[in-house]
Amino acid sequence: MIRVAVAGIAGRMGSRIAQLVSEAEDLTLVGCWERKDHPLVGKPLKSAVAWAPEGLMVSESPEKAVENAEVVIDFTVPEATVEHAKICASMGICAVIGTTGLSETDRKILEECARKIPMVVAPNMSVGVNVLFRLVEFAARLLGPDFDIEIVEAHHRFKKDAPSGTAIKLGQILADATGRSWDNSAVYVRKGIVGERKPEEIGIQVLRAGDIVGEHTVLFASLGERIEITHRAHSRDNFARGALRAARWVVGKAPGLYDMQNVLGLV
Ligand SMILES: NC(=O)C1=CN([C@@H]2O[C@H](COP(=O)(O)OP(=O)(O)OC[C@H]3O[C@@H](n4cnc5c(N)ncnc54)[C@H](OP(=O)(O)O)[C@@H]3O)[C@@H](O)[C@H]2O)C=CC1
Ligand SMILES: O=C(O)C1=N[C@H](C(=O)O)C[C@H](O)C1
Repeated sequence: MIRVAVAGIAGRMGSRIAQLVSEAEDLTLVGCWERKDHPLVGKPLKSAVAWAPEGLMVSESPEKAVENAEVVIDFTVPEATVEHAKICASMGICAVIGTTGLSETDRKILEECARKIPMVVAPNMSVGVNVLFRLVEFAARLLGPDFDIEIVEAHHRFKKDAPSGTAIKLGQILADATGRSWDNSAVYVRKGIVGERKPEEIGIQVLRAGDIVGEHTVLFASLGERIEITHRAHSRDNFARGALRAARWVVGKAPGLYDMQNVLGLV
């Protein structure tokens, strides 16, 4: 049995991941925690959800919640994730991180932590999106510079970061595949007399509405034709199952920073 602790247990992802962990035959949920002033802190997880293991309390202390774990799964917020990663590194516990909206500084801290422990960091843990990453790279190379590239993403009204981590990763992949710099080619806003589209632009557009789980489209358009490649998540279970797959994969690996492409054997 692989011993798992889950951060942000009350969150949309944290709660689903924890339930799937507690239902899996080869995984066991040994710890969970929430932010310090959360109403669930100090209560048995069973007081909130029927599937919870008997006796498991919701902690406010990540250090206590992870002390018996081999791997931590963290889908929370960037400022919490970097602190959790430091704790995992100091205690020698593997980490699976799905949090998006990470800054360059946050990434550097994660890289530093990953010198001590194996860590999977990925903005999207679904199999479909990870295949989408490869498909758009291939399409961009085949289509060449005559095709304009635009990315459109749509998510639920509660999402805090924009554009999504997945959309940014798509942009970085597309920029690399076409020999551009993502920082110089990304166009986040068009408003007013912005002039004609420049060939090097990669537009990235954001929709937020209702309960959309997560949708990403890459559009390649030239004069007279276009290709659109879309991924739509029907539920959060794709991401949660990916996180469990990453947790099983990362235990026993050498220290280092890995992503879902490594977990899924796509690289
Ligand atoms: N990689 C992937 O495949 C996916 C990534 N994500 C990403 O995962 C993250 C979480 O998404 P989602 O579950 O929808 O968001 P939620 O807001 O539903 O969940 C985040 C949880 O973390 C809690 N939290 C905040 N601070 C701390 C802390 N210091 N310690 C412990 N828990 C804390 C929040 O509590 P409170 O609300 O009280 O602040 C909340 O319960 C986002 O960055 C999202 O983009 C989402 C889906 C898939
Ligand atoms: O916040 C979400 O919900 C999601 N976030 C991830 C992202 O920012 O890419 C992945 C997924 O699309 C759902």
